[in-house]
Amino acid sequence: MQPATPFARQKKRRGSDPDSSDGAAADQPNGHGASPSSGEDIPPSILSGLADCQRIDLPGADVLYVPRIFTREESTAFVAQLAALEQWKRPEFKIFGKVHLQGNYSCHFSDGGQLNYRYSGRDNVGQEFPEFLQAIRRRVEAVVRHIDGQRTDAKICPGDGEFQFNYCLANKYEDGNASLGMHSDDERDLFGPIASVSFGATRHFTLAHKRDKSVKRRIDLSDGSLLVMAGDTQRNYKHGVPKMKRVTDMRINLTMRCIRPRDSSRASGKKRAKR
Ligand SMILES: O=C(O)CCC(=O)C(=O)O
Ligand SMILES: [Fe+2]
Repeated sequence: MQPATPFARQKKRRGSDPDSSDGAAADQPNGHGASPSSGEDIPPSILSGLADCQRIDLPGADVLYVPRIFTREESTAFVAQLAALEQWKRPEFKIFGKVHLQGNYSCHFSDGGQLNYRYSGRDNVGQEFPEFLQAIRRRVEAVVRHIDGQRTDAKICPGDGEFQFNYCLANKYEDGNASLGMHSDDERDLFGPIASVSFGATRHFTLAHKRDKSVKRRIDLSDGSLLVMAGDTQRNYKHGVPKMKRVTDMRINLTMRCIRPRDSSRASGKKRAKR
C-alpha cells in the first residue's frame, strides 16, 4: 500500500510556494482539477519535443528517454547552481576491510529535510530541497505525468498518476574518470518510477538484464535529458555509468524518487550491490 501522508503534506506545501516566474522556476502545481497529462505547466518548446520520447526496447522493463526537458538556458543555469551546492561528498566504502572513496560525489534532498533513503549499508537523510531543485522537480513531475497520459505502450505512474517525487539523489561526475557501478535501485523503501535528469557532459548509461546476459543496452544521456525507469525495471535490470576517459567535462545527474518514510534508526533488511 502506498502512504498517503507525505504526498498530502507535500501537495499542500508546494501549492503555497511564492515563486511566480516563468518556465521551470514557476510554481504550477498539477492538482486542482487540471488533467495530470495536460502539459500546461511545460514550456511550449519542451512540450513539442516530448513527441521525441523514446521507449527503450527491453523485455521486462519500462524505460523511456526524452532528449530534452529543460531548455539550454535552463540547463546551463541549473548545472551552475548544482555544481555550487555545498553538500557534495564522496562517500567511503569498504572492500575486504580496506576503505575506498566512491568515484563520484553525491548529496541527498528530501521533503521536510528528513526522509532517509538507506542504500549500500548507509543512511542518507535528504536535506530540504533548495528552491531551484523544487523547480527542477516540478518540471520532471509535469513531464512524467504528461508522458504517462500520452503513451499507451508504457505504464509509468502508479495509481491515477497523482504521485509525487519526495526524494532526490544527486551524483556529480567531475569528468569521464568518474563512474557508477552496475546496481539496481530496488530497496524496499522505494516505490513508483525513478526519474533521472542529466546536466552537462553526455555520458553512456548501461542497462543489463540480471539473468539473461545477452540483453544489454547503452543509452547516451545528454544535457537536459530525462530517463524514466518504471515497472519491473529495477527487478529485472542493473544499470550503471561506465568510465569514458575522453570526457573532460562535468556531468550532474539527479534521480527523483518516491520513498516511503520510515524510522531512520531502523536497519534495512536489504543491501544494495556496491555502487
Ligand atoms: O548518473 C546516472 O545516470 C545514474 C545514477 C543512478 O543510477 C543512481 O543514482 O542510482
Ligand atoms: Fe541507480
